[in-house]
Amino acid sequence: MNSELSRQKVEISLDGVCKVFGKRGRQVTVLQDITFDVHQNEFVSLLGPRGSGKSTLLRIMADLLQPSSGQILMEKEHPREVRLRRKFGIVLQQPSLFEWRTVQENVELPLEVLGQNRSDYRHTVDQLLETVGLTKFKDYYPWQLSVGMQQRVAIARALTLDPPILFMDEPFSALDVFTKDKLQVELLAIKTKTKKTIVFVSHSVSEAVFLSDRIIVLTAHPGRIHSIHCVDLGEERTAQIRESEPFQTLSADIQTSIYQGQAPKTE
Ligand SMILES: Nc1ncnc2c1ncn2[C@@H]1O[C@H](COP(=O)(O)OP(=O)(O)OP(=O)(O)O)[C@@H](O)[C@H]1O
Repeated sequence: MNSELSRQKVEISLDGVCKVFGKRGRQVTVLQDITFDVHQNEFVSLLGPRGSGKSTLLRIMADLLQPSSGQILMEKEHPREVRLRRKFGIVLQQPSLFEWRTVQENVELPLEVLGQNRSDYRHTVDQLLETVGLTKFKDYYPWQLSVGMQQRVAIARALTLDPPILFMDEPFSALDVFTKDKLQVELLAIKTKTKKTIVFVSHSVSEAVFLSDRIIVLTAHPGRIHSIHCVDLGEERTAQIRESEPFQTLSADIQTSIYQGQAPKTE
């Protein structure tokens, strides 16, 4: 970990998290003894072979699933309390927008649910739309937007209540390569501007290296931590960094870790 991050406060702490699915006799251990910390303003990606439990782990962190054992604390609080206080936002692979609401109405929904007055939050929503580059499209409906634009709306909506933490599960995997590259650059800019702590599930080594401060590689069946990789590429990252030697070397190391973490084939 770079020295600046190690000085930051621990925002999320996982201690011996295990997850077993199924009933007695047919149990499958999906996650085993997952222990790591995420620091404030850190971008941590979870990578690993298919079925290594990346999404399950993210869902446990976001209180959408419960661990079978072990615990997660977010500044000494259980994820349930943190979720109820709306201290994290979630962005999933599918944007899941409300088709009958405009872009602006989708983004302001969390504030509306809290019963706040539109006049009080207008400025916040305008700024968010500006941050994700959708000001001109605020009166459009989701079906009038490309998937990349819809995902930007989902990101803005996750940021509406200004949560310190953002959980993202393969948010760009359905996008074409150009839109994906563009949104990755935009996400880094958002992270720098808003100082969020981000936990991100990805299938793409290059995406994870481009975005992250640290990458956690999980093994499959069961999902254990194989290795943790620090990404020392600096804060300012442009698309060209992908061509650099440190980027390529780190990507190759991580790819090797993922291969090593694949479950042995059974005959
Ligand atoms: N509700 C469930 N009940 C039983 N098994 C489940 C359940 N949810 C997930 N699993 C199993 O847990 C394992 C891990 O799934 P998960 O989706 O977390 O992995 P992943 O690493 O995100 O996978 P992928 O890379 O394919 O997206 C898989 O074998 C999956 O079948």
